[in-house]
Amino acid sequence: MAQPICVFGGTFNPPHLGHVRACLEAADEIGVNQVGLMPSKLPPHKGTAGVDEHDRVAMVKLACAHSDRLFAELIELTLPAPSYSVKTLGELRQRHPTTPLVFMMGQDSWDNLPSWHEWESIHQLAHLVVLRRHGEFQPAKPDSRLTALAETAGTTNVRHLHQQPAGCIYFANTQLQPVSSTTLRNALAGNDENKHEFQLTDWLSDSVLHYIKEKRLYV
Ligand SMILES: Nc1ncnc2c1ncn2[C@@H]1O[C@H](COP(=O)(O)OP(=O)(O)OP(=O)(O)O)[C@@H](O)[C@H]1O
Ligand SMILES: O=C(O)c1ccc[n+]([C@@H]2O[C@H](COP(=O)([O-])O)[C@@H](O)[C@H]2O)c1
Repeated sequence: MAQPICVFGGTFNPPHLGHVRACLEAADEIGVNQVGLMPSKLPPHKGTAGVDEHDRVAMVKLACAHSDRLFAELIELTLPAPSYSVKTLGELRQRHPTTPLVFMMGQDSWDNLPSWHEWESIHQLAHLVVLRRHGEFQPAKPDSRLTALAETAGTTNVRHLHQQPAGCIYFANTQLQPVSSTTLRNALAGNDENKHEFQLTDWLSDSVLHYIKEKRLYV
């Protein structure tokens, strides 16, 4: 069976250990060796990436040093903004016509999928693997179009992700990682990490935290 090419797209402002742990756990679950953390050039819904592309890329590379199973996939920085996933995955598909492609996303991204550019084409280019995310991100009522897509394309058989090039939706049974970049940016802007409910070091790798402090990114 072919080993899928697996990418996990994000703003990564900053990349945190919630990203790293969730994607590696899901990779284990679906039998994938390598995951590319793929920083977007300009996230379509956010309007701005927050900090400079150079700094986000540097932090993603540092976050990837956490595991030899992670690498920085920088394809979106070479493509026109905004970073529509359908364009990125189309480009990856052109480069790898028959290899299975996996696009990982958190549950909140999945819940918003119908608002994405040409959203119904996305799963035709890559399998979608959805990582669990804690409750505050869940909508009151699931979108019926997503329920329908999950019914037609959903699979619980990980072999399908290796046997077919694209087309499946897989909900991973990953542990919840109760963190977001927003929470971390807010905590960092507060200057005194001991005031916060969690330690920054629980959620940022030492090298990423060191980079943020050295560059005074979120103060
Ligand atoms: N703690 C987490 N658990 C699982 N998935 C996550 C987690 N944090 C982010 N993701 C997913 O990672 C992808 C990239 O997320 P992003 O870089 O925007 O991080 P974020 O923490 O959601 O940032 P922000 O708080 O700035 O919106 C998205 O698909 C998102 O759903
Ligand atoms: O294609 C779209 O319309 C689209 C809309 C929102 C988000 N995305 C992608 O989803 C990933 C996570 O985005 P974000 O904003 O949560 O960091 C990232 O790869 C984005 O480029 C893509």
